[in-house]
Formats: sequence, structure tokens, C-alpha cells
Amino acid sequence: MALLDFILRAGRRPLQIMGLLTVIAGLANALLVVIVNEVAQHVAVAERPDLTTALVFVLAFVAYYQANKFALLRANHIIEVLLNRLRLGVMDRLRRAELRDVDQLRRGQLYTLVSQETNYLSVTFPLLVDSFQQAILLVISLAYLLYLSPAAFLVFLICVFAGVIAYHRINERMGDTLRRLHRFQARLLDAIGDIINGSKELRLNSRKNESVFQSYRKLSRATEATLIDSGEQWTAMILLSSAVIFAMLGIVGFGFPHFVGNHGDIVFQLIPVLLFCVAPFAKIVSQSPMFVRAEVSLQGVLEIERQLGAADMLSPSDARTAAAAYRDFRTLGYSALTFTHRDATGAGTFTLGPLDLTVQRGETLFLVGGNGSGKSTTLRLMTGLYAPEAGSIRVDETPMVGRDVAGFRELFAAIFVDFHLFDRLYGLENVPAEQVNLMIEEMGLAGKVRYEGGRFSTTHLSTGQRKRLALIATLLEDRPIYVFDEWSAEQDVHFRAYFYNTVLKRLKAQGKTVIAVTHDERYWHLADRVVKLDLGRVEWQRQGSEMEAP
Ligand SMILES: Nc1ncnc2c1ncn2[C@@H]1O[C@H](COP(=O)(O)OP(=O)(O)OP(=O)(O)O)[C@@H](O)[C@H]1O
Repeated sequence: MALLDFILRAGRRPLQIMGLLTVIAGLANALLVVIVNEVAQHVAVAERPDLTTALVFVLAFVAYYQANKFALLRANHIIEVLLNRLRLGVMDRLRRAELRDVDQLRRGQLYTLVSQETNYLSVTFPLLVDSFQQAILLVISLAYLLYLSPAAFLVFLICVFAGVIAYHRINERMGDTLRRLHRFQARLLDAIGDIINGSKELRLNSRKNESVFQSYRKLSRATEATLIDSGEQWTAMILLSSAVIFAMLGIVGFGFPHFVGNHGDIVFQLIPVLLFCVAPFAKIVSQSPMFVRAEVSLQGVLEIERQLGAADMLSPSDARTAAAAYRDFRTLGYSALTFTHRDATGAGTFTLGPLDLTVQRGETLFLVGGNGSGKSTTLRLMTGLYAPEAGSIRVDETPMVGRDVAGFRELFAAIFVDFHLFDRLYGLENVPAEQVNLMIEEMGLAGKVRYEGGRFSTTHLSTGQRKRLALIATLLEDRPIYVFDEWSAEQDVHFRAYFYNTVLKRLKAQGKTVIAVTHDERYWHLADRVVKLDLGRVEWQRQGSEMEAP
């Protein structure tokens, strides 16, 4: 059971303390029940309860209250620590996992499980502790029942056994319903993302707008229907526990006086004890759907953890240390690299390679080719972001395998086509603001954005301007190799020229290696080498000097 395994992660000692407190609370609770029962019997025959009993009652209550309070507070603490560890663990794996695994994750699913469902687990755990306490009460009440009447005990067991079989069936259906609910909720979040991210397109096209909303409505209805199903299953569980309870009381109350010897006299004693057995039983049953949901949620989060793999990933600090060994590289060798993009069924949709390339330190290499020729995929392979299916990457003579790749990636600073602009210079916190603001000015962004308080005042800029900000962040990274994927595509003539004539030349002068995907033919002569790709293979390679300058 995932929930149990998860809770065991808290470690033996905290769980032992919490378990002990829960047992004390359960015992004190049972004692309270016994005292009340005794007092009721005395009162029934016109005897007044004595002071000692009242004192024991108060002491039992204090013990119950304190133990229960500390057990629940500890439970709360334990679950929050565990959940925080789980959330951090998932995000840690996410940041370290292979890009391909991350690409395959559904965002909606990730958001639902990591934020919504972990909250759910946090609410459920104290209830689990309460149910454990109720189970102790139930065991003690049952022992008392067995002492009073083995026949009534047997009736209880038979009724509960029948109830458990029916409960199990409802429980299985509920598990399926909740798994379905997760899927719908994840798709619903994806659909919300579509409506938010596609707001421009939807406002320009009412037919598309209607159709997207229609599909959202369908999902929302399916979610509603699934929630109703789960509510119905919950109701069935609660009704089932009522049916079991009343069947039991009916048999003991009406049947025993007629058919079971001597029981006529003690039925008045049995009924309250049965009711005491029934109360924790009913509570456990009514809370159990929440445990099913918590179990399903947890299984979902653990599945994401599993999908992200990451068993053999290097920590970022180890990666930085590993990178030091390659910083003085002379050549990067890529030989016979292949990589295949696959669809959801695993069928290959595009194969790149075999790709053979050698890049010299300080070289400026332009990758060119038509749309879909595999330039961006090549960059991801060359930077170690995609693991090649065959072939090898070497830094000088050292092959990059397994954990070496994390260190290898540290050689690169990149701006990909689908780059993300962080509003802070993460990892560059010590760079003086004046230096950043000077670069902002040089990029023609003064008056639009400022770097202050460790962050850019805004990132709501045009795509070209955002790329210029990304360029600042990338240049500040000061890595030996710079990778640009169509950086200049959204720049005007001035910044296009600035990129090729100033930025790339400056990088060259600093001895940096540059690998840039470009469609700007008029600047190809500035490269040391131009590599043309077609259908995932190198079509030709030429010296930049062979290219015609405009
Ligand atoms: N994440 C992905 N999953 C599946 N297929 C992909 C993925 N990324 C790219 N492809 C496919 O791989 C092929 C090469 O894409 P890639 O982006 O490498 O080409 P490109 O030369 O950079 O194209 P462009 O100039 O249009 O950016 C395309 O057919 C594309 O559909």
C-alpha cells in the first residue's frame, strides 16, 4: 500500500511516538466509554455514581485529550514534513531528469498531482490517525462484547464480514473512479492552459473559440459526472455501514430474547456495548473513501517520480565539479550520433543522423537548413540535452557517457527557440546591477526594463526584446561554448547586425566556441564553418570564407 510505505518514510522514532500517543488516546477513549456504560447501569437501578468514578472519568478524559492532541499535532507535523519532502523530491527529479522524459510529462497532470493532491494527503493523514484510534476503541469494545456474550460477538463478526465483502467491491469501484477523476482533472487543467495561452487566437476566431470551449465543457461535464459517481460510492459506503449496524441491532434486540438462552436479561447491556462497537466502525467506514483517494493520489505522485527516473543523476554541484575537467577542451567530437523522435505509440516520426562532426575550441559554427531539417534536434544532441540512441560524444579523447554528460552540459550557455526568460539572474546573484543595466542599455532596452533588486523590472516585452534580455543573461554566464537557435529571427536590421558583427565577434575574440542555427545567409561568411542539414543529415560543410559576403 503506497500510503503505508509513504508514512513509513517518516522514520521509526517519530512514528513510534505518534503510535504510542494514539494507543494511549484510544485506551483512554475506551475507558471513558466503559465508565459511562457502568454509570448508566447504576443510574438505571437508581444508584448514584460515586466520586471515585467521577475522578477516574476526569483523569481518563485529560489523558485522552492530551494524548489525542499530541498525536494529531505530531501527525500533522509528520505528514507536512513528508509532503514537503515529496514535493521537493519530485521537483528535484524534474529539474534533473532527461529532457525527453520531461517533454513527455503532461503539465496538467503534474500540476494536479503535485499541488492539489498533496494538499489532499495533508488533510487526510490526521483522519488516518483518528481511524487508528477508533480501531483501538473497536477492539476493546469487541473484547467487552465477547466477555458479555460470545453469541452477540459472533453476530457482530458475521454482519461485519458480510459488510466488508460488499465494502471491498464498492472500494474497488471507487479506486477506479478516482483514477478516472485524476485523468479528467489533469486534462481540464491542460484545457484551461489552452484557453489562457490561446487567448489571442480564440478572440480572433469565434468558431475556434466555441469549439475549444465546447471541448472544455465536455471535460468539465465528465469531471462532474465522475465526481457524482464518487459521491454515490461514498454514499453507498455510508449506507452500507448503517445497514450492517441496524441488521446487527435488529438481530440482537429482537432475535436474542426469543432464540438465545439467558440473553433476554442482558440485552439491555448488550445494546449499548454494540452501539459503542458500531460508532468507531461507522467512523472508520465513513472516512475510508478519503484514504482511498489519498492512496490513489499518492500512487499518481509516485508514478510521476518513477517516470522522471533519475536514479543515476548527478547533483547540480557535482555536475559543476565534473565540468571543471572539460573546461580546457580542445575539440568536441560527435561521431555517428543518431536520435529518433517518437509519437505516443513509440513509432519513430523523425530520425536524425548518423551525424559526424568535430568542433574546434574557439570555432564559430553555423548550422543551416530548411524547416524541419533537424537543426534544433542537432543542438539538443550536441549539448547533451538529448541522449543519442547510438554514436558517441567525446571531449578531446574522453567519451561522455552516463554521469559525465551532466558535467559536459555545464560547458554550454544557450538560447533555444523555445527559451524561457527568468525574471531573475538565477545563479548570477553577485553580478553588480550597474553592469547588467549597462548591458540593458547596449541592447536598446533602457527605458523599457531595469535590473533592480535582483530582478528585471518586467519581462512583458516583445519577443525580440525578450531575446535580447535572454542574451544578457546568457553572456553573463561566461561559458566556453555558446549556442544560439535562430536568435536573430525576431530582431530588426540593427540588432541582427549587432548580433553577428558585435556579439559573435566579441565571443570569438574571447576564445568562445559558438554554435548557431541561422537563416541569415548574408552573415554566413562570418562563420568559420557552415554546416548544412537536410532530413536529419549533414548535406554539406563549407568554410565561412567560401561563402559570399553581401
Ligand atoms: N519534441 C518533439 N517530439 C516529436 N517530434 C519532434 C520534436 N521536436 C521536433 N520534432 C520533429 O523533428 C523534426 C526536426 O525538428 P527540428 O526542430 O529539429 O527541426 P529544425 O530544423 O530546427 O526546424 P525549424 O527550422 O522549423 O526550427 C521535425 O519533423 C519535427 O516535427
